[in-house]
Amino acid sequence: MLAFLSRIHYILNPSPQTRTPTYDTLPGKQLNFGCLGAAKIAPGALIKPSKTHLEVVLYAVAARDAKRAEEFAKKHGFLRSFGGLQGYQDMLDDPAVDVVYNPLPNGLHFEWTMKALAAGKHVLLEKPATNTAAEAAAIYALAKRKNLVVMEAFHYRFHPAIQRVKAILESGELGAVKKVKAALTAPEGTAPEGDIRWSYDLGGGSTMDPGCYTVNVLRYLAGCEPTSVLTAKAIPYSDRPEHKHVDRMFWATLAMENESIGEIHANLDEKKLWGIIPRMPKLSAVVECENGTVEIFNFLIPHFYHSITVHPRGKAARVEKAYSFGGAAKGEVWWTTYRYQLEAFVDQVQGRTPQTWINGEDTVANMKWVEAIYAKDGFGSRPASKYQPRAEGEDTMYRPSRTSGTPMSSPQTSLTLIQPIKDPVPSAGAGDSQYSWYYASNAGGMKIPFSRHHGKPMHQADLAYLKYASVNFVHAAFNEAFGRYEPGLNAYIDDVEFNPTTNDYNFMNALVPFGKLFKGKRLGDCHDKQFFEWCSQLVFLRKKAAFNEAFGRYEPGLNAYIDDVEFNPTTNDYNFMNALIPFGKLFKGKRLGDCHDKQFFEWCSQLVFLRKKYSLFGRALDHRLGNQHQHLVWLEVGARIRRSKYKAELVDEPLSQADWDRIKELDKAAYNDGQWGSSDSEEATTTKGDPVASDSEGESLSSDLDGFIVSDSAPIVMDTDEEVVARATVTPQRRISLASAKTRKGKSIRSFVVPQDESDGSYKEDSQLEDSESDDQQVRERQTRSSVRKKNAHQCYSCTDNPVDFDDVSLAQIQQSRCASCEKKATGLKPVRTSVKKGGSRVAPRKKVGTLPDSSDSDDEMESNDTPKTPVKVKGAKKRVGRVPSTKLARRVHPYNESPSKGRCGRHVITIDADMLQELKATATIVATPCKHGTKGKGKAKADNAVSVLLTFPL
Ligand SMILES: NC(=O)C1=CN([C@@H]2O[C@H](COP(=O)(O)OP(=O)(O)OC[C@H]3O[C@@H](n4cnc5c(N)ncnc54)[C@H](OP(=O)(O)O)[C@@H]3O)[C@@H](O)[C@H]2O)C=CC1
Ligand SMILES: O=C1OC[C@@H](O)[C@H](O)[C@H]1O
Repeated sequence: MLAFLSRIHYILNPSPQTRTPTYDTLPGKQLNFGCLGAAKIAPGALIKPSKTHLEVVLYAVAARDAKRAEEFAKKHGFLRSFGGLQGYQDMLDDPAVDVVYNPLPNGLHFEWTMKALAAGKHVLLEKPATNTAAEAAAIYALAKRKNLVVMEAFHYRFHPAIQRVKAILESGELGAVKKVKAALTAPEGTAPEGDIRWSYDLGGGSTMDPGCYTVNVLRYLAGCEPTSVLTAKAIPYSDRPEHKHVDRMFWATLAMENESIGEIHANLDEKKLWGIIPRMPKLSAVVECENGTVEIFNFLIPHFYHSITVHPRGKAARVEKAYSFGGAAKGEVWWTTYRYQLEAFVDQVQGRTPQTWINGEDTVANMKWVEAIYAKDGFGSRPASKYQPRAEGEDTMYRPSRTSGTPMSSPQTSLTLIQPIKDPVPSAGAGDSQYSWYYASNAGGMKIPFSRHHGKPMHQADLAYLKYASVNFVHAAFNEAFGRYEPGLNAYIDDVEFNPTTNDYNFMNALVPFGKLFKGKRLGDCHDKQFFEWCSQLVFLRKKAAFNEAFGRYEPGLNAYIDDVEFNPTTNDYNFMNALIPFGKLFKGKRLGDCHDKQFFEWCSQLVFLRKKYSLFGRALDHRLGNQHQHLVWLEVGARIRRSKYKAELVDEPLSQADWDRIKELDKAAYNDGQWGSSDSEEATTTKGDPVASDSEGESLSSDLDGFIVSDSAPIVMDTDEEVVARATVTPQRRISLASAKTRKGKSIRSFVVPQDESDGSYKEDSQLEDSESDDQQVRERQTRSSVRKKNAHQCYSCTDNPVDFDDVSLAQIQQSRCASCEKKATGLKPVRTSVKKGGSRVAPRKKVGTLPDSSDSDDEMESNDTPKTPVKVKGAKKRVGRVPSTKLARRVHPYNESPSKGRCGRHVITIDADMLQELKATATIVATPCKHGTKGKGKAKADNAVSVLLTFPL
């Protein structure tokens, strides 16, 4: 019962938090979906499933009525709406749309799918694909020519339940198939009078609607095609002439290639028994085989509930359920058929292999047998579409004005377009510090090292010349710089000019026509979303049609941008941009959103061992890289090409030293030649004279607690000078909200310290890394450790004056070691030796005071120091454990649990949702640093009073 309720809850409330992390596949680019029609099925089939799909953007909806389109967009979170007579076509003409979902009435499927394909869009097409098999074949022929993906949305085929039935049949357990019976019925009134399903012209009828599923499931479970329709009978919806060919229900028997028989039935309007008692809908498929039967109840929407009854002849029947594929396969028990379908569809578009696919042959065959049934029962095929596809080749040339028709649109000429800017030189927007790198000389700032433009920064030369030079002059540094510069420039140019490929104008150049703040400025230079929202709602301002249109174009990009930097209350999603970069010297500890070095991210996103080690960060990275609107904030080009700066990241990098020496030489040569333009970027300053960026380790950054996504292995340390009550709530997707952390006095804890070094020896034993860490890496790691040791050899991390002795201890221990005097001040204890032998390494003693649930990990060398001092209550825990068995986890936590802070000591009370943890098989380790009683007062040492919570999850 609980499982049922939980499933229903997730089905009804999908949210980004319930997204399944895909650790092992790099998400591709995000796909903008455009929905044709504000259809009833759209929320279930596309909108809700999209909430948990990282790569799907609800970009636009088009409806015949503009207001309805707008309302639908607003309600469901589409970024744009198109309305009016031209609305559908306008949406197809929008170059931003990648995929079209077509849930129009059946009779319009052909026309709009053909038009969508002609416009270069992939199509997820509702069932039944078309009115006739010939139309379906034409669709697939065009899709093939245009290399586009089309799929008929027989969603049930993607669910594990029907696939389990298929697997049972294929296993041979029940022998050869003899008969397949399938029925689908809907209670009276489900499709009321006037519904599209009762219109002959729109492709209505029970054989077309529920019936097409019965044909499909028959063919699927029989494992072969029919050979003929043996019998077919249909009853019209009413006696009225317009319903003469519209069937309310039908029965048919078909002979199958494997000599089995198919019996199918559908009723789209099943009357009540005696006019008063509603009948249970029929939703089953039964397969009778030589040696038994298998029946699936509710093959259509099994995600709510289903049962698979297998009855081998002469044996007891067994009942199975299949809500997910299990193992490493993608999916969750609460994924709907539509969610599974969306996953497969997107996989196919992105070039990955989908779990299941429905190809064109399958679709055409299904339509063929629907038509054959109609032929046999005398109702006849649905009318073929009147739409005449354009001649071959015409589709690629056809570029209708994107502004024609709808009331929201305006003629092109009325737009206030400023002259295209050829180069990204400083402009009005340069004052915005957030964007200074966008405009500053570091964009295209490299000085051209040859010929007529010698000494000029790239951005002063025209693009054509640069292109010419890059082909004709062999100059490695220039070519590399240009390679970096050009994509950004192209994106920029696309934004400011007419783009002949997409036939699209750049609305970012529309000038804001009113107001004090931004009047006369380019839309693209104003980054104040609130302002735009405000003015977009004022009717009299909206009459300024040109601006209005421009704003409509601008907003989605802006939304994407805003969504990226803030918590988004609509999607209830936190911002991946806040993920802190967990490694390296360049950006470690910085917010992802604060780093504009795309090449760095591309570089590290491709390193498998980094992805394994920092899987959640990997996701954040993909999100950042995959966001197609990102060019608004991404345009960092030019002088940042010094790849050798990544050398610092290469502790684990498998490139050979020779490769890096070569890169460094190239880089140095370019630098010495004075090819680098002056740059006001921080990197440029710090790297002057030394192409390798300086070490920025050791700084600790604090950030708002809210929205931080705990990485699989990153501990969080909260500093407080009071007692702490922290409530760690864990969602199934491994998100933890520590926002409720409060001090005993009720003060919220507003900051936390993220430990600075995870890439050191303290993670050495992480089993996830073992397979990816080669001997080479270990050698490199040893070298790094030794160099860090040298660097830190004279520093106590607390007073930073006195020397600390240490021997071969982990990097983290070295960095956290205190000198004897600080150690004593802080803990009242003499420094304790680790088990490491020579030299008397000194590390602070750890106090581990609680774990949930019990860890069974084996001991390690830290065991000897584990004496709990601070009492900890674990509320809500199944058991209270006073002492943590020595574990890897504890060992990991240790180096970070000693953030010195002022204040009195106190009990640390940590409340953890124990049931949730147990369900997730997560382990929480609570570590408190010792508090020394009586240390308050003048001249006395301050007590350390910190607590850390570490949650780890099995991968
Ligand atoms: N996969 C599944 O489980 C299901 C699939 N379907 C399929 O989805 C499609 C749509 O079904 P459903 O959502 O119930 O349909 P709706 O009754 O909601 O109609 C769909 C859309 O068709 C548009 N439309 C365009 N022209 C016409 C017209 N002449 N008359 C009426 N509507 C028109 C309307 O768009 P606008 O907003 O522009 O006015 C409407 O929003 C069908 O092909 C159906 O078979 C349906 C239900 C379940
Ligand atoms: O696709 C569908 O599935 C369920 C049916 O009730 C509905 O009419 C149909 O369009």
